[in-house]
Amino acid sequence: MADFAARAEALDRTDPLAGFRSRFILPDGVIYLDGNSLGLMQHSVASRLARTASKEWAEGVIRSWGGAGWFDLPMTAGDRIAPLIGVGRGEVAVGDSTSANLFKCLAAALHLRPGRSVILAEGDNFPTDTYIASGLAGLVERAELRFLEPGEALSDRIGAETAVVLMSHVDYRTAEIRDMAAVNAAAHAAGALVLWDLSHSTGAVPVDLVAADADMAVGCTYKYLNGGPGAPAFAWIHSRFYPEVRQPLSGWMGHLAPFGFERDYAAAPGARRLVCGTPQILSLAALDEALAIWDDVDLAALFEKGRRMTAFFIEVVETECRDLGLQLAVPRDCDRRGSHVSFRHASGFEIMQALASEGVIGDFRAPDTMRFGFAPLYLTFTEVYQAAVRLRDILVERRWDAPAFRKRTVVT
Ligand SMILES: Cc1ncc(COP(=O)(O)O)c(C=O)c1O
Ligand SMILES: Nc1c(O)cccc1C(=O)C[C@H](N)C(=O)O
Repeated sequence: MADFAARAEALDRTDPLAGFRSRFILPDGVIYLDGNSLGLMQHSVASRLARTASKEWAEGVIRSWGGAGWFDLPMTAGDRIAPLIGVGRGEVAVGDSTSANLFKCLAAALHLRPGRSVILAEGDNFPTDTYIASGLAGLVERAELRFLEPGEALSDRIGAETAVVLMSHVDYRTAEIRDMAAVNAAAHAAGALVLWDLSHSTGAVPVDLVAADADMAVGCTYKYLNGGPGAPAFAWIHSRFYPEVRQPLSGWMGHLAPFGFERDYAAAPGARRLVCGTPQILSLAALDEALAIWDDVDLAALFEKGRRMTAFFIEVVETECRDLGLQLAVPRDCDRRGSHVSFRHASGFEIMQALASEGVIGDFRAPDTMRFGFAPLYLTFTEVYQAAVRLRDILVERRWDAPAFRKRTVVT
């Protein structure tokens, strides 16, 4: 273990991103390996929230829609996300949840492919993706949901009836990175569109939607983008589809002239039409502030640190926890792996609870996946090493085998 400890210290000493850690509020006594579910808060976000509440809202009141830039916030926050996903300014709209944006984009895709009926969705995607696809298919008479099962080739399932393929770029359990360009090419060859869920990619792995010839994408902002609990999600549709893009949640804030109060809907040009109702200003302000950090981040260094952290964790765990019942559940090739690591274990739930009780917070995904997220902006290699040591000790001493750790909680 000493060797690993020394290596961790050396990696921390030469970490080009080390300076970013002090911008975050680090929970006391915690090694936080759940930034892939809910990222940490930055000091600047706390101040921005206070300012938005006590100045813009309390003093500015309705004048702040224009005066404090509230009306434009869905697009200004989108402009901060655009460089992280390889698209241009004015192309990303922020608002609503990822679930709602999945609905908007899937419906837009069906509309863009009028003669086709099938939504082909990954069977083991994050459940909200499949639930939303199923909800939409239940509403639209001509639509049908089919699943692409793990191991099935897209080319075997896609056909002339496929309107849209729905996929996650990074799998929430296995961390596998899909070959976005290859999937897009295969779908386009069959005349279909692809909707990408970038929730586990944005701010964690390289994403270049335009270079990969993508059609549309959505994603969460409360994970690696640190926007805060329930932070509004983003949506993007390639400009080649405008002005045809129609989305069903055609609220007044996506109208060409919201304050014209016309009876008929006329969509705003471009991505603004993806906005539905009144933007969630307090959440958007927090997100907008959280995103400012990306102006200073060398993305190549960030992705490299993510690869090194996940590789280091795998190496330490596999060395120290050998024969303790863990099974690696992510790709070994770091170019095919996102920024989290999963191990399977029959008592994974109890082990994650025991770890949390000792200050190492990761999460558990049923039925047996222990998941550890590595957010390169605020984690150190020493923490990665220490987390692995605690995992080993809990396994060796079977500290997880206690009634307190068997109690299932609602949120894990
Ligand atoms: C791939 C993916 N999509 C969507 C979501 C969540 O969507 P929402 O913010 O609507 O709850 C998550 C996580 O919660 C996710 O991992
Ligand atoms: N969105 C979440 C929530 O509201 C509560 C608890 C967890 C979440 C998550 O983000 C889960 C996450 N998308 C996952 O990959 O499991």
